[in-house]
Amino acid sequence: MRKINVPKATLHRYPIYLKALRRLQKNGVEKIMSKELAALVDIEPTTIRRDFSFLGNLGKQGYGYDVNKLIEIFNLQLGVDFDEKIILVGAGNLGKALLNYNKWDHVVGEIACAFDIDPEKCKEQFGVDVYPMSELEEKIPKGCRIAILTISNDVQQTVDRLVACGIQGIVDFTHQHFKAPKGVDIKFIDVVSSIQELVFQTNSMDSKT
Ligand SMILES: NC(=O)c1ccc[n+]([C@@H]2O[C@H](COP(=O)([O-])OP(=O)(O)OC[C@H]3O[C@@H](n4cnc5c(N)ncnc54)[C@H](O)[C@@H]3O)[C@@H](O)[C@H]2O)c1
Repeated sequence: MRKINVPKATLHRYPIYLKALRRLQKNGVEKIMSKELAALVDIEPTTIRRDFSFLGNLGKQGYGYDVNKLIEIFNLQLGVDFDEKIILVGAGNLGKALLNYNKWDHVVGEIACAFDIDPEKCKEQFGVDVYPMSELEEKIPKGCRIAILTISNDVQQTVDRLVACGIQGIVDFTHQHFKAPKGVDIKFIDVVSSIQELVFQTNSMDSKT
């Protein structure tokens, strides 16, 4: 796999392109001009061309991009796996909302199954099997690397178990402090701090006017 050095802003746009490309592929579209893609994703064609230039030689200019080839390149070079098997731990209010939203058009894979300590939650929910926590080691899909954490108790203990099962990335909604070993990436999602940030920004804008 060729190692590429892609600017952060470009990396943030790749999932947007990918989503649009997957839709086009689903609809049988094989070629797309940057102008047409620009209209779909609301990003300037020049930005798209520059972003795609990091992906190597994509063919002659003016002929349009090969949709299948682009998707393949994203998959291979950026390590994006549409078949990523994700697990969710904690099928409560937040967890259920995410299970119901498990329609990511195979852009980043899908929640393959979920786990909970409450036996009442351990049944199929929104088409996803929810297993008891006691079956984590047995039921976790082979090669699963990413877990979404929406639990309310025993976070550290749960993280330790997940890491022991091979989890390398955690999307954490719990906003409880925990430690993870080096090499395990954590993405914290916190609505409260987002609101706080917005309040600070709005206040600082108010004080300037
Ligand atoms: N990040 C945010 O912006 C945000 C917003 C709201 C809630 N939260 C947090 O998200 C978490 C879930 O919130 P909720 O409203 O869905 O709570 P909830 O009580 O409805 O759901 C929690 C679920 O996790 C299960 N659970 C608890 N401990 C577990 C464990 N150790 N292993 C497996 N399952 C376990 C429970 O049985 C329950 O089904 C909480 O920690 C809450 O503080 C975060």
